[in-house]
Amino acid sequence: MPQQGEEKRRAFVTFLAGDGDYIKGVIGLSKSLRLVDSRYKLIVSVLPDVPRRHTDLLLAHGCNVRSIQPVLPPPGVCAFAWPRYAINYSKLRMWEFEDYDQLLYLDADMMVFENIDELFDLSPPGFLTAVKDCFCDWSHTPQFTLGYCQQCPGRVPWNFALGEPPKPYFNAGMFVFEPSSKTFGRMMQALAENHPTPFAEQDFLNLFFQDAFRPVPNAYNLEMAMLWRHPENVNLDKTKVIHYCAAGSKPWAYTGEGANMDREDVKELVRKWWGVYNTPLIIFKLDIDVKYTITIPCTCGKK
Ligand SMILES: O=c1ccn([C@@H]2O[C@H](COP(=O)(O)OP(=O)(O)O[C@H]3O[C@H](CO)[C@H](O)[C@H](O)[C@H]3O)[C@@H](O)[C@H]2O)c(=O)[nH]1
Ligand SMILES: O[C@H]1[C@H](O)[C@@H](O)[C@H](O)[C@@H](O)[C@H]1O
Repeated sequence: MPQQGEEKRRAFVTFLAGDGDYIKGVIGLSKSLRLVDSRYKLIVSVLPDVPRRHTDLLLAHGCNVRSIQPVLPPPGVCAFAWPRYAINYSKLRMWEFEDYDQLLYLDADMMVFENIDELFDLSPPGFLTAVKDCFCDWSHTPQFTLGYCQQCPGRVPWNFALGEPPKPYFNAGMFVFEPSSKTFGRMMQALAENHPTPFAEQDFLNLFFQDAFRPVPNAYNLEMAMLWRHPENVNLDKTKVIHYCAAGSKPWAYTGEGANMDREDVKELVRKWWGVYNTPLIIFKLDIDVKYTITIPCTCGKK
């Protein structure tokens, strides 16, 4: 904990697994944070299956790379919405980064279009700060059958015959939290008593922090599907972070195929992502003080 008057040690953090294209997501994200003049650096937590050529690339882009060991899913029958979610429990390792007081996690399929440094201050101690999810695609839940979504609780009222309404639930693509080995230890204990569920570590985190979730506006994590699920809750001009999570919308794999992918607003957001990704940035900042000059012999034959 920082002493009174001391600055909090803060950073952005993301997560990278495997040798696939998510590396492009991380590079895009890191450039976007620099282009909006973020004050804090980006840590990339990498699993052992990330190849060396990818970690070298991240270092060259000025990222701070940290190796982490996987956290395995809890025992039980796999019930994940997508098999790839099994590795996402490893995100919990970031609670062990105790050399920071506060971290702001962002998925690699997110891009920051406006400075969000203020989120650190908007997150009170002891809370996890995030954006409310949208339930409209969750075909496995009673709220889906009912048509109930926390993004528009007035549209279809909750049916109490189904029990208590669902607790506020956040999307785990973006959240601010306080690392703590003690909390990590408690998480591992709770995880051992948990079982695999459709949204993997996201469901787990929602359970673990159910009494400590602090919601912030959708502008800090606009899930792509909000464009057609809840257009009344979207103001793209004021949106700071886009989450390319709808099926078919990952910019590096975008083909325009699939439901809603031919929308003009989707195409524009994908274009914006590529614009940032392709921005040439000076990637090395030498922090040594150069006090001497070197004479390089001329080899071109001219005097
Ligand atoms: O092969 C992979 C798969 C995932 N990731 C990392 O894990 C993150 C989450 O994976 P997805 O982007 O595939 O997840 P979605 O956006 O579809 O899913 C949402 O649900 C997930 C449930 O596990 C997580 O909570 C995730 O943070 C949340 O945004 C990625 O952004 C990336 O940072 C990789 O590095 N490599
Ligand atoms: O919670 C889920 C999950 O994060 C999915 O990956 C995303 O595509 C859905 O829109 C969201 O509701």
